[in-house]
Amino acid sequence: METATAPAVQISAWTGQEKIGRKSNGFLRFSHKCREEKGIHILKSRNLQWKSASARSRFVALEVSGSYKNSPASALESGKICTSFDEGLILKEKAQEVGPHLNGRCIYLVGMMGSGKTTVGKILSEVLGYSFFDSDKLVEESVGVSSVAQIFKQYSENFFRDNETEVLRDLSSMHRLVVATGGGAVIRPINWKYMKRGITVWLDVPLEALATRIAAVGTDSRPLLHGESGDAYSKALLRLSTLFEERGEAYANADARVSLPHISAKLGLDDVSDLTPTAIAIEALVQIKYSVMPDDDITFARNS
Ligand SMILES: Nc1ncnc2c1ncn2[C@@H]1O[C@H](COP(=O)(O)OP(=O)(O)O)[C@@H](O)[C@H]1O
Ligand SMILES: O=C(O)C1=C[C@@H](OP(=O)(O)O)[C@@H](O)[C@H](O)C1
Repeated sequence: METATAPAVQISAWTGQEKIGRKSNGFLRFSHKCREEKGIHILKSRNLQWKSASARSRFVALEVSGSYKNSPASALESGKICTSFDEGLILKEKAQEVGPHLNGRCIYLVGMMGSGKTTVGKILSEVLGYSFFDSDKLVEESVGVSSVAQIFKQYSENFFRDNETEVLRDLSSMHRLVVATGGGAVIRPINWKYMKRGITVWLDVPLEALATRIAAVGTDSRPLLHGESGDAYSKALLRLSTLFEERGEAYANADARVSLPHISAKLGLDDVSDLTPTAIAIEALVQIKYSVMPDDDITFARNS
C-alpha cells in the first residue's frame, strides 16, 4: 500500500480550485486531471483563520486532510499547515491569467447600492490596465448637474434612467473599460443589451452589510434611500430589502456572480465585513475567468 508523500501541501483559497498543476508564488495547484492522474484527494480544509490581519498580507492556518492514490494520508500529512499569501500578488497573478482572454471586452459591475462596484471596479481597472468609469458620474456630466440626488430632485428618476441608458449605450462601443453601473441599471432590459457586449459581474453582498456601509457614509448621494423613518441602519435595510425584492432576479442575469458569503466561507471568515476590496476583486477575476474560459477542469472546480 502506498502512503501519501506530499507533506508540504500549500493551499490558498483561490488556488486550490485552479486548473493547472504547477507551483506559482509558493502555492501548489491541483487541476482535476492532475488529481485524477496522481490520485490526490483533498478531503477537507478547515479551521481557516486569520492569524494577522493587514490589508496586503495575511497568515492563515489550514487544517488539511488528504489522501494519495486512495490511501488515507498519514498523520504527517494531515494537520495544521501555516501558509501566507499576499492579496496583491494573487490579484496580479489572476489578472495576468484572465486579461488575455478578455480580448479587450469591458467589464460591467452590477449590484445593489453600496455593494462596492466603485471600490472594487477601480482595483480591477488598475490591475487589468483598463480605464475606470462610474456611470453615475457620466450621467451627472452629461446632464450638467453635480449629483444624482439633484437629478432625481430637479428632473425625475425616469429622466435619470433615460440618461443612464444613453451612457451605457455609448460605453458599449468602447473597449478596455471597467464600468461601475448604478444599482438600478439592471431593471431596463435595453441596458442588458448594451452591457452584454462586455462581461457583466454581479457583486452579491448581504443586505445587512450594505445597510451598515450605507449608514456609515449617509444616504445623501442615494436618493432612493431618502424618506424612511428610523435610525440610519434600519432605514437603509428596509429600503434595500424592497429594492432587492424587485431586482434580485435581474442581478442574476450577470455572466458572473461574486458572492461575499461564498468568499467568506472559502476563507473561513465569519463576517463578510472582514473581506477586503482586494479579496473581492480577486474573486471577481476568478469568476470572470470561469465565464470566459469554460472548460472541463474549470467546470469541475466551480462545482466542487
Ligand atoms: N469590501 C468592503 N468592505 C467595507 N466597506 C466597503 C467595501 N467595499 C466598499 N466599501 C465601502 O462601502 C461604500 C460603498 O462602496 P462603493 O464602492 O461606493 O459602492 P457602489 O459603487 O456599489 O455604490 C463606500 O463607503 C466604500 O468605502
Ligand atoms: O439603486 C439605484 O437605483 C441607484 C443607485 C445609485 O448608484 P450606486 O449603486 O452607485 O449607489 C444611483 O444610480 C441612483 O441613486 C439609483
